[in-house]
This record gives sequence, structure tokens and C-alpha cells, in this order.
Amino acid sequence: MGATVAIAGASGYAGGELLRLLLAHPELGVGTVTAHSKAGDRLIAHHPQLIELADRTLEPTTAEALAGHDVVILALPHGTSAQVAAQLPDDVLVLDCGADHRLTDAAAWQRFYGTEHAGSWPYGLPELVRKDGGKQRDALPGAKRIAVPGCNVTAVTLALAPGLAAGVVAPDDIVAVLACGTSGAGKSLKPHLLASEIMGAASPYAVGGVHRHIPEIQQNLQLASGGAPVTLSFTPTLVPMSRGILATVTAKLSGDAGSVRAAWADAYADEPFVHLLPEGQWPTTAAVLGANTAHVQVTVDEAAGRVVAIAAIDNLAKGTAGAAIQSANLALGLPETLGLPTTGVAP
Ligand SMILES: NC(=O)C1=CN([C@@H]2O[C@H](COP(=O)(O)OP(=O)(O)OC[C@H]3O[C@@H](n4cnc5c(N)ncnc54)[C@H](OP(=O)(O)O)[C@@H]3O)[C@@H](O)[C@H]2O)C=CC1
Ligand SMILES: CC(=O)N[C@@H](CCC(=O)OP(=O)(O)O)C(=O)O
Repeated sequence: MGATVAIAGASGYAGGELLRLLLAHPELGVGTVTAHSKAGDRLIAHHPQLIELADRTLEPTTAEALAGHDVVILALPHGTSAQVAAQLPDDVLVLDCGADHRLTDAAAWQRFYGTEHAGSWPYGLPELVRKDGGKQRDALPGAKRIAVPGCNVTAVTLALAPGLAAGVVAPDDIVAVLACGTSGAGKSLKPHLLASEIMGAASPYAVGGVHRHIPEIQQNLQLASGGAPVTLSFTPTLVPMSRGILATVTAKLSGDAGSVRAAWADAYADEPFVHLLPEGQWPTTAAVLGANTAHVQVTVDEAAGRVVAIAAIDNLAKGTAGAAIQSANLALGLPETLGLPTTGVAP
């Protein structure tokens, strides 16, 4: 086994998924697992799926408990992860699944999160395509700090970025609507997540330009469009499934409708985890469950003059834990795909 990985926030959903994926990784081993209110409990009491870790106990989340590992992955609430990260040595690879280090614009952070900005780290979405043809993965080899993207952000970004980079869609009128599963909201008790509220209902939330993922999506799409300002309307809807995100993104066609599909095909031709589906086949969340895979499709709505791009991901896999491990592979100089599943578990 190559490197050892400590997981902070191991009792939560992202922590559990990180551990599931690490158990199948040939070069990364599971080190200390920490929690907060559940510290002292057996890990398996909160993650019965992790039978191979049945002997592990959750430790309190302290810098001391996280010391002595090659890699630390923080699956903690916003704010907490920045506090913990600040106590970790510079030579340890730290990946933050929370939002604290994703935004480069401190004013945008202040506006959407209302706290002091902790600063920005290299952003862990390797497939994010730039206008100049480069990709975000170029920033990751050798990095010691990586900000793992928000799950909704990954879905919307992967859906539309190729069109902006190729100039076949305009950046000034982007509309993204998204269906997402309940595990995206974390494991802590919240009244709107009670089974009786969720079952049989689709419930929009953070409507009207207030979702905190808006500046992060804009940051990514602006990179793809070569710096042009991005205008985005974003509306998520909670649907009764535990995992999965389906993002439908539309933008004005700018240029030749005939060159739209090629923009996506070129951007994702060599990507191991992002797949443009055969024409006429649409992404579904079931097809990517448990996999570090994004399925994407694109078409032109000629009558509306708009491009329609759809992406499906598993919020806990490609949306968080898989993304973290993919970026860790790159940072450590391992093959990018090592240990990561690409096949979903549908139906
Ligand atoms: N769920 C998802 O799909 C995604 C999550 N993320 C991000 O990943 C991070 C973890 O999310 P998720 O696993 O869903 O959340 P959960 O609520 O499921 O888990 C949160 C974890 O953080 C611990 N924790 C809570 N408060 C504190 C504290 N004050 N100090 C130390 N540890 C604390 C909890 O410990 P305990 O249980 O012991 O109290 C638990 O282990 C968040 O930043 C989230 O935004 C990012 C993308 C997608
Ligand atoms: C269903 C649900 O509530 N989903 C969450 C996704 C959280 C996420 O992606 O994580 P970060 O908070 O780390 O950005 C939301 O939309 O806020």
C-alpha cells in the first residue's frame, strides 16, 4: 500500500463514500477516521456498508488525530474545514470536500456564505475545459491543497463548459435547472428531509438566484468562456431519491448549429470519466450511481435558438468522494483513474 489517508468527517455521507472508494483503491489505505458528535462510536454503527472497517472507532476531529498521514480528506461542514485545514502541515496533501477554498473572489464568498473568506486552493475538477484548450487537471500534479467542487456545480459545469470554450453558446443567458437527491444535503437531521416531506414530492429550494453554488458555477463557466462575464439562473429541486443529480442547462446558440455536437465530442473524447452519450440517448441518474462517471448529452432546440445540455452524476461519487480521489491520484502522481469505478449500478 502506497499512501495512508485520514478522513475527517467519516460519520457523514461524503466520509462514508470516501471510505467505500478507498477500500477498492490499490495505492491508498484508510488511516484515522474522525467525527464530531459521533466520536467514540464504532464507524460501522453509522456506515453498515463498510464491513471491512468493522474494527474502526471514530476519533475526535483534531490536528493530532489527523497527523502522520500522507493525505487528509476533509468531509466537514463549511467553516469547520478551513479551521481544521489551517492546523495541518504544509507537506501533507489536503483535499477539502467543503466549499471553504473553492472561490477565488472573496466578495462573492462573503455575499453567499456571509463569513470571512479562507482563501482559494487549486480546484479539483480535472475535466473543466478552458478557452485555450487546456484543462483544470494541469493545475493538480504536485498540489498540496485541493478544493473539491460542489456536486451541483460539477453537474452544471460538465454539462455546458465545452460549448462556452468552443464559442458555440453565448455566456450571457444561461439557465440551469437541476434535480438532486437527498444525500446532497448531508446526514444531519433537517425537518425538510423527513421521509414524510420527501416521499412523493419534488421540492424546489434556494430559488431566485440565492443558491451558494451560483458564484462557483459562474467561476467555472467564466474560465471556460475565456473570461467573458456569465449570467446564470440556477434552480435546484430536491427529488425523492437518495443519490443522483440530473442537470439540464440551456444557453443561446451562437454560431453554427452543426458544430455544436463536435464541441462536446472533442472536449470529452479522451476523458475516462465524462462520456458524451450516443446521439438520442439521454443521461439518467441510475446509470451513474456509485460510479465516478458523468454522462452528458447535448442537442440544439432550433425553434428556441438554444443549446440544451444535460449531465447526470452521482453526487457522492463524481460529485464529491470520487472527485476527491481522482484529484488525489493526480496530485500524488498516480494514474488518474486508479481505484475509481466507472460503471453504475442501475437499475
Ligand atoms: N453530500 C454531498 O453530496 C456533498 C457534500 N459536499 C460537502 O462535503 C462536506 C461533508 O458533507 P456531508 O458528508 O454530506 O455532510 P454530513 O452532515 O453527512 O457529515 C458531516 C460530517 O462532519 C462532521 N461534523 C459536523 N460538525 C462538525 C464540527 N463542528 N467539527 C468537526 N466535525 C463536524 C460530522 O460529524 P458527526 O456526525 O460526528 O457530528 C460528520 O462526520 C460538506 O462540506 C458538504 O458541503 C460536497 C459535495 C457534495
Ligand atoms: C440536496 C442538497 O441540499 N444538496 C446540496 C448540495 C451540497 C453540495 O454540493 O455541497 P457543498 O455544500 O459542499 O457545496 C445543496 O444544494 O446545497
